[in-house]
Amino acid sequence: MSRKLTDSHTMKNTINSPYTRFFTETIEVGRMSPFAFFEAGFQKYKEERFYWQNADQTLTLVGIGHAVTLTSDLHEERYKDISNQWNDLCNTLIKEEEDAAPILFGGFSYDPNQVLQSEWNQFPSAYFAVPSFQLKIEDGRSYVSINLVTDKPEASLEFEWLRQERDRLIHLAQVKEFSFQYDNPIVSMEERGKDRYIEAVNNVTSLIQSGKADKVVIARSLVLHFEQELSAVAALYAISNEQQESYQFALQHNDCLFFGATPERLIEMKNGKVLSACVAGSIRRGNSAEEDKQLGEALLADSKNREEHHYVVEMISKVFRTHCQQVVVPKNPKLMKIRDIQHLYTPVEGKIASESDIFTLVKALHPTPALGGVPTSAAMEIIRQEEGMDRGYYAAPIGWTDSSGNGEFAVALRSALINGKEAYLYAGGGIVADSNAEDEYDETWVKFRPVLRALGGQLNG
Ligand SMILES: C=C(O[C@H]1C=CC=C(C(=O)O)[C@@H]1O)C(=O)O
Ligand SMILES: [Mg+2]
Repeated sequence: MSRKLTDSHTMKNTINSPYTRFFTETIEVGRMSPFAFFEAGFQKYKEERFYWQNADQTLTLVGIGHAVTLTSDLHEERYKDISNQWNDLCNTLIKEEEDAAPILFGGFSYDPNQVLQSEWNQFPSAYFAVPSFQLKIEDGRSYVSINLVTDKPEASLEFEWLRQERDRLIHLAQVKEFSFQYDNPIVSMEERGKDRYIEAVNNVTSLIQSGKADKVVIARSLVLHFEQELSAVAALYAISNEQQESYQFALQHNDCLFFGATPERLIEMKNGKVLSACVAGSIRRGNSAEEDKQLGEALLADSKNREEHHYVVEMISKVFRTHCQQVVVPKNPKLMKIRDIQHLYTPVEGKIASESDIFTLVKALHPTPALGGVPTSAAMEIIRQEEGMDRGYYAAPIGWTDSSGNGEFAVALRSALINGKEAYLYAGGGIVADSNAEDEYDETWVKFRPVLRALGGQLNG
């Protein structure tokens, strides 16, 4: 290891300084709760943590501390900007075969062209971090890596300190009893702009009927005020028990935590194989198995929901046909049943054809008509005008990539931003020509449920 730390001659150094080097070292550890590891970072790295678990629960990632952050304030070019910064950094990577690939985790804002004062003001249009301490649990085995980005010619001492710090965090996570009290009553709940939301849905329906767009997704938010400061790990732990079959994510930025459990994969890239999912069109779960089945069948047969879904399939298929080979798109949607809601679901797969990296595909796919609309640019303009809200990172890509080019991004739905004693929850729905504002309003309540319940809120209906 000491040899690695002083050998920089063969490196191509393009980040910040000509001497930048990116070191990584991995050890396998015994079983460890990812929440306990996340919480082990509370005292020293409270504002520098992330959490990710994929929907089939084969991969869990936790990041503590920042080896480096990559941000962008660009609009259209923010994907390329992050991709370039990451590639430059990876060109300085010094890694042994057995070390895990370092992870870059973060997200993009939904629409950098929407400029409003909001709870999202501190967030740049792209925010990513390489953690100093990276826990990766894959297929039941746990690995902890240290990542260090440095421009000092001699990094051995710093690395030795990181090893001691890693051991301290692992010890805390494995030995200290992991428990927390989640008794934090809600003082009040505000529905921000309920009337405005109903009006926006009515306006958008008229715009669609007059041919200005085919579909537009309109969202709204709820603000919860709590008696005490919210606990990040408690929120994370609660949401992970709410909606197990979804992606679970949490991204800390300064004193804010953005977290949620989303059913919607935007893109997965694994050794050249690319997967996406069209998830749009919704109905609630039934109170009995029989009713649930009837509701599912009604959803599959409903023309308004099939239309919402169809636009998403059309767009994602088109992007795949541009960037991939061997594209497979089933003819008809299936049902995706999650705790509170059933969705229409069509998986899409292919093999990456060009030199495209995951960021190229994220850019090409965001926003799909499950969060934006058709045509995209008209829908985005209507959203800016009608919604009157800053979506921040809600409904936008969140996820990771690694130094070998694999990665996965989900669409950050069923999510909330927490900051101090406040939580901001977001939910929306696809509006088409024959949408009904009251039904859409009810649909947003169903979509608020997982996060609302995780935070200890009352259910509505
Ligand atoms: C915009 C949201 O959901 C989208 C994803 C699935 C189903 C949707 C729908 O049926 O309207 C939405 O397009 C949200 O959860 O806030
Ligand atoms: Mg809908």
